[in-house]
Amino acid sequence: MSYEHEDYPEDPFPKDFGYGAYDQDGLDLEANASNNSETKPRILLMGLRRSGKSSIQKVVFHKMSPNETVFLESTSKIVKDDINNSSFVQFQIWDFPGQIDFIKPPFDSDMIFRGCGALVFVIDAKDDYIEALRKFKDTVIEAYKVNPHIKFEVFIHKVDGISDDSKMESQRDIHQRSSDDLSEAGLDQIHLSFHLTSIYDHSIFEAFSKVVQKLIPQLPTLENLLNIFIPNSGIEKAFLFDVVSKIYIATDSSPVDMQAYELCCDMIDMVIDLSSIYSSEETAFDSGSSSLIKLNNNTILYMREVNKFLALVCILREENFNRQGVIDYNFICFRDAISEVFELRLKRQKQLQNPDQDDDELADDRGLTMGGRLNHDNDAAAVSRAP
Ligand SMILES: Nc1nc2c(ncn2[C@@H]2O[C@H](COP(=O)(O)OP(=O)(O)OP(=O)(O)O)[C@@H](O)[C@H]2O)c(=O)[nH]1
Repeated sequence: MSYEHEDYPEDPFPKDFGYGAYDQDGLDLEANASNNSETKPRILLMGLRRSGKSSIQKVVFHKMSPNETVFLESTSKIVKDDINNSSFVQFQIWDFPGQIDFIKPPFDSDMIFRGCGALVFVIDAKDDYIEALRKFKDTVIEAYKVNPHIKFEVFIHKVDGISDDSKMESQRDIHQRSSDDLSEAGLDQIHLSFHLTSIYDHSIFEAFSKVVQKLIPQLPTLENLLNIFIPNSGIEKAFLFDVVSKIYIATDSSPVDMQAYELCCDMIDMVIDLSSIYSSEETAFDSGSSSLIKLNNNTILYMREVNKFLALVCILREENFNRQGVIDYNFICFRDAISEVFELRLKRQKQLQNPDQDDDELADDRGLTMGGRLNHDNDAAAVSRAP
């Protein structure tokens, strides 16, 4: 991860504003707008002052403890953060200062919203949100004008310490008011997603997972792979985690239970912490990483490393773990399929950078399944074939 600060207000968008690899290659930003949107979608964090934008970014992507965020100073310039955890989790987060109106000149809203994948608007649920909703409406209208493909995500934030009833009531009210505002502006077609979040629990990771998932073009493929892997391995639920941030980039199609997600997050933390104590390597998480936790309710959490950045965490009944060989064999098929998706993505990125290249090799990754290779858990022979 790299961290970049932009000078503001003298020159909010200097010519060379950090685009990592693109800058190093000396490529022109404008000419690569489409490449950039494929390789590095942009997530904007907007909202009023002190709504919690920087805290969210620091807690989710920089492992800052929530208590430390009380010492964060107000953001005075756009802060850009390159998230390059894995080939699937690559984007830039732009944290905007709350006090500035970025949709009006001299700011170039075209530049801000073009190439933007998602706009996360943070609303402080503990504060009066009328002013926030006004700003939200203006921002959405402007952003939609420039780029109708932006995903609009509203974080109703700081809901810790608020009763469930009040949370639901705030969400209902904010949803209603913002939809009415957009209807008045003749923009009923805009879809808004709402999330109740707090940095003091896992809700912020869950919400960010959903935001990031929408920016992964391979999501249907990953979900499809999980949907095949799970029933064939006697597993009840599985999350594909980005280990560094603990956001899950895909899960199977069964509903997500928040407690199950929290348990999986805690497991990843524990594995990383223990590995850092006993590992002499720089990276505590490597190809040998795996972990198994037996809970006292006849349930097992089983974690396997997929690659340097991704881990699969599975929840299953204890008796189904008797056939660990099948699970492990199927996991290897799953892991191979994921690396094929990675390779296709890399090829696609290369092709975007070199459009003249022959594209015959580019198969449609959406058709990728591992059904043919998978062993079924009732197939006794599978155990003996398992590595
Ligand atoms: N209770 C609670 N406080 C939070 C939460 N998230 C952030 N805060 C607090 O809110 C305050 C403002 O947070 P910042 O992250 O600086 O807010 P910001 O939106 O980046 O502010 P500007 O930079 O001024 O635009 C800090 O004291 C945080 O500790 C949360 O989920 N719950």
